[in-house]
Amino acid sequence: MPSSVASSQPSPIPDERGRSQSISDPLAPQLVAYLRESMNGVVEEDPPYVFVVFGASGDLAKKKIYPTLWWLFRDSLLPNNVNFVGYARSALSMEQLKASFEKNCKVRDSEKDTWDRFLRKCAYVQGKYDDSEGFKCLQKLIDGMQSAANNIAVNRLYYLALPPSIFGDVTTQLKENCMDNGDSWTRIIIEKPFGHDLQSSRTLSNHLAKLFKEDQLYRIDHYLGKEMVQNLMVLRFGNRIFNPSWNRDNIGSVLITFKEDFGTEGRAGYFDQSGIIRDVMQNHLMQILTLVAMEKPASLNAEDIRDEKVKVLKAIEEIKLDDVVVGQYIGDMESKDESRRFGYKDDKEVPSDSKTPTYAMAVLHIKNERWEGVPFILRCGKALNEKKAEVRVQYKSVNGDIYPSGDLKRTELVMRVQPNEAVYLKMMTKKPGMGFGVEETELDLSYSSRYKDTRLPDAYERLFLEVFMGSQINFVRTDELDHAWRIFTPLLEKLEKVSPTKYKFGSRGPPEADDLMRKNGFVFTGTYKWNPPKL
Ligand SMILES: NC(=O)C1=CN([C@@H]2O[C@H](COP(=O)(O)OP(=O)(O)OC[C@H]3O[C@@H](n4cnc5c(N)ncnc54)[C@H](OP(=O)(O)O)[C@@H]3O)[C@@H](O)[C@H]2O)C=CC1
Ligand SMILES: O=C1O[C@H](COP(=O)(O)O)[C@@H](O)[C@H](O)[C@H]1O
Repeated sequence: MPSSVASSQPSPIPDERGRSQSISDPLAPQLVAYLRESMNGVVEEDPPYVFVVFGASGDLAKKKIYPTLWWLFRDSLLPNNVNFVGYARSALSMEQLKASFEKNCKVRDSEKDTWDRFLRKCAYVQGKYDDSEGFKCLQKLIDGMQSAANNIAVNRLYYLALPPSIFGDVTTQLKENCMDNGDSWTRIIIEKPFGHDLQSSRTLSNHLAKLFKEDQLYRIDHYLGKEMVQNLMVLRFGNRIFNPSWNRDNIGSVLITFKEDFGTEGRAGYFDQSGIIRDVMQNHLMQILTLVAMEKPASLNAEDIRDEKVKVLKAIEEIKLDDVVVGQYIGDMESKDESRRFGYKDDKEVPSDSKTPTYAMAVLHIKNERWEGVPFILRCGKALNEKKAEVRVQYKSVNGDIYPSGDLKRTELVMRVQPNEAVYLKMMTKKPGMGFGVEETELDLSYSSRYKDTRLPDAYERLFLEVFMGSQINFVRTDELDHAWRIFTPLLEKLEKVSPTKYKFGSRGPPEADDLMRKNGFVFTGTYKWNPPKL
């Protein structure tokens, strides 16, 4: 395989029509032409930025990273003088790279000119991850951008869309070859998984800490970029009505749910090494938990918020096996849908004796003054009956009930993260009419009707912008990560010997999970009826 741009396989960069051109010397005339082209519309004082995607040939890059960059560029949300560089080992022309992500960018006919402008700002460097040659070439390319920008130093965003096994090599090479010289900044964006357990996470964190300052590291948990997750703090701290009752005196349990109605198809190789707890619970659901449970931060400053999140994590005990139900899906042979007849272990990438959970429920206990005794039930699973993510805060029963026994149901505040973003409060009202009876109803804030004309940005769009702006609020700090692994690692070790309960594709998961919720005081009556308004 060709190793770097300096090798016999030169680096392709686009010509003025977006077609690939090959150069062996990054300061060749083609490079100058490319840079001149990418400067189109840029004024002299605009500081230059470069967004480098490591792993540009991969799945994440084509499905998420390039489309996100395109949408931000299209909507004029990025700095004027920005360039995008893909970096990977594969010998790709710009044309081939473009072909890999174009479909996911969903470019409309009316956006053709902007799309061409975007492509002219894209370049590709072919290079190895563990060898300096490709990184030196990247540095020369960035030097060229600096020259083209009247010598204003280039701000650098390096996105590692790579398997974690390569993080170490790439960050070492970046530190040695591709850092700013102090006149601009360098930010490193890392995708989960951040380690496999407490030990490996600490090894990675120590490695990164030797190379970079904490404020240069942006660990992405894309759930933090979702509209409704962002809304959690506003709901809690922006409404006097909620916070006074947000405690053990009033709340019976908190249920945080992630459900997908499809299996691990296409990703079973990766998934079998991690399982649903590492894939979703230890990161996405824990991040939501900390936002639901933390105290009000001193300010909206990233460190104040993350300090409060860490305080909650410190108060959470290691999870006990008795507080957990794990499941693994099997095919539903009666289903008319062929894909649902396919169980987890039917995938040829999954060993026949795999104990990897595709479903998990865990009950977490926060030992602090606000939450002691309130179970936080986290549940996540693949191949279930529906796709949804939500936070359900169930209040305790009313004290001194004066209504006929069983008529009053528990109040629930539900924050629907996705799909169909909504916040609704399930509550009791007088049954309208002549009678005196009560019935369950809701205060309903459905975004699709209340915010009809508002486009909710994709989580990655928001998070990328925050990296450009240097905001760490929605990124994971080392100590948050460390505590999340401390809480889960002993459990994960014990689970290696536990056979998960089988559940059918398309079901609600193992029935034992409902038993565990009941044991922890969650009350489901099945009596609530929602009559959605006709839009
Ligand atoms: N603005 C909006 O969009 C609104 C939408 N709605 C919709 O109305 C519907 C009903 O509302 P919802 O709040 O879910 O009320 P429900 O009381 O019907 O459901 C409450 C919870 O109980 C779970 N559950 C279902 N069966 C059992 C069981 N046997 N044992 C224990 N738990 C069980 C549900 O699904 P599971 O455990 O499978 O997750 C859900 O988490 C929902 O689809 C909701 O999205 C309601 C109000 C406003
Ligand atoms: O991180 C992950 O998240 C996705 C779900 O993300 P969403 O934004 O589509 O809800 C999940 O499918 C995947 O297994 C996991 O790695």
